[in-house]
Amino acid sequence: MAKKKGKGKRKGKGGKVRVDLRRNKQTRARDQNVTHEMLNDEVAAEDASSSERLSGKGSLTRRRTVVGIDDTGDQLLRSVDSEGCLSGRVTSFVGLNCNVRADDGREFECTIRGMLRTLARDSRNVVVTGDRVLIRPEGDEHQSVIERVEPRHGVLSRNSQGREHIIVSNIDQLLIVASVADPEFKPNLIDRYLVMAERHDVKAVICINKIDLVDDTSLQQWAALYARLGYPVVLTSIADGRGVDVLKHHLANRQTAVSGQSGVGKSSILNAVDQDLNLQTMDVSDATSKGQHTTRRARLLPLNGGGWVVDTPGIRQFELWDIGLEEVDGYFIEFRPFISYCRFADCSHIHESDCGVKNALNANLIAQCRYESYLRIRDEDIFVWKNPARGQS
Ligand SMILES: Nc1nc2c(ncn2[C@@H]2O[C@H](COP(=O)(O)OP(=O)(O)OP(=O)(O)O)[C@@H](O)[C@H]2O)c(=O)[nH]1
Ligand SMILES: [Zn+2]
Repeated sequence: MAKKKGKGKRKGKGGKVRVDLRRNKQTRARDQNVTHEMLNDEVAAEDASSSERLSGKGSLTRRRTVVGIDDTGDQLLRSVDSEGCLSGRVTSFVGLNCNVRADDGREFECTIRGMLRTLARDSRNVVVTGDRVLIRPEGDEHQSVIERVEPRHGVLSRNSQGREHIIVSNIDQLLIVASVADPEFKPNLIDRYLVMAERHDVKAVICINKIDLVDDTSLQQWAALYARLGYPVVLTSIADGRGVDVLKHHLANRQTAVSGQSGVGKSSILNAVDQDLNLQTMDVSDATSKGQHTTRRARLLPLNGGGWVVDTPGIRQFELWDIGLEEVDGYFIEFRPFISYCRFADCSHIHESDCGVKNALNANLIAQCRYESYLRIRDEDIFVWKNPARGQS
């Protein structure tokens, strides 16, 4: 099989590789004021650093052999003398630096070894929140340098101007929080988050909160519907403590991204799972003003029972919605076996004849409310403003 030739680097089979390097000084050529401004605008920081990487072939001035190549993906794994290094996890970003919590619990503020930026295919994703990293403490006991980023899994990313922007890595699952009332229960919203989880290939756990506000029977049918699809469902009440232990069990030793609309009780739930988190909660009536103080960047919070949670507005507000209209059906997992029975390969499962999905719906093999969610999601404005090219087609 012919080997693919990358522009700046070539991958070998676990052996040595020659990479093109840019002159060090070129990475510093950026105006200091720009850097200062960027600290106040994280998104701009990402865009500016990425345009730096697009400086063209003329900037490739040196070549170097790097050993220890990750054979499986895009990431080049630097070979590092691990003596004196600690492994840990990136918990958040502070401007261009990041906070790392070492496995022994110590916290470090880290810079990123220039070589890592040089090796990266896309400099905006050199190091991201959630990454497992190898750090080398330097000078001050809380300062350190990231030497290596371990291979990632469970990446949640969004598309920014046609390029992938990773929001958080190494996510094991998405916790979808809904409330039975106040705000009202919205199965369609759960379905949208499920589509997002399927799109990013992460497991989903559904938490239906505030069960103290309604009688049990109306809830059971919803819990049963999602459980039948294979999604774990946990019913909780922070008011009387029901379900909290079950939820703890689901979160223990996993890295979980939390989603759900404002006011459903995400912060209250996390506080109940781990009181040390001490997250601010707010009356639903105040919720609208709360969003103004949030940051776009993800922040990883350690749980005292082991594991991590990440609560970011980007995940809640569907910034990860990089989905084409024609893909939506495949993210409704119970549709999948029936899609191949559709007469037309591009069947929308709406008006076509001989549609496997509609036949399954008529035979009660697909729930009516899920099919309605599918129709609503296809109808969403989100396809127009997140995906203009696809929205028009
Ligand atoms: N009755 C009842 N109220 C709850 C429960 N869980 C949370 N609440 C209340 O719901 C309100 C919103 O809770 P939060 O935890 O701030 O909700 P959130 O989802 O984190 O909201 P945002 O931070 O705006 O996204 C608070 O007044 C909580 O006290 C519950 O199980 N039962
Ligand atoms: Zn069809």
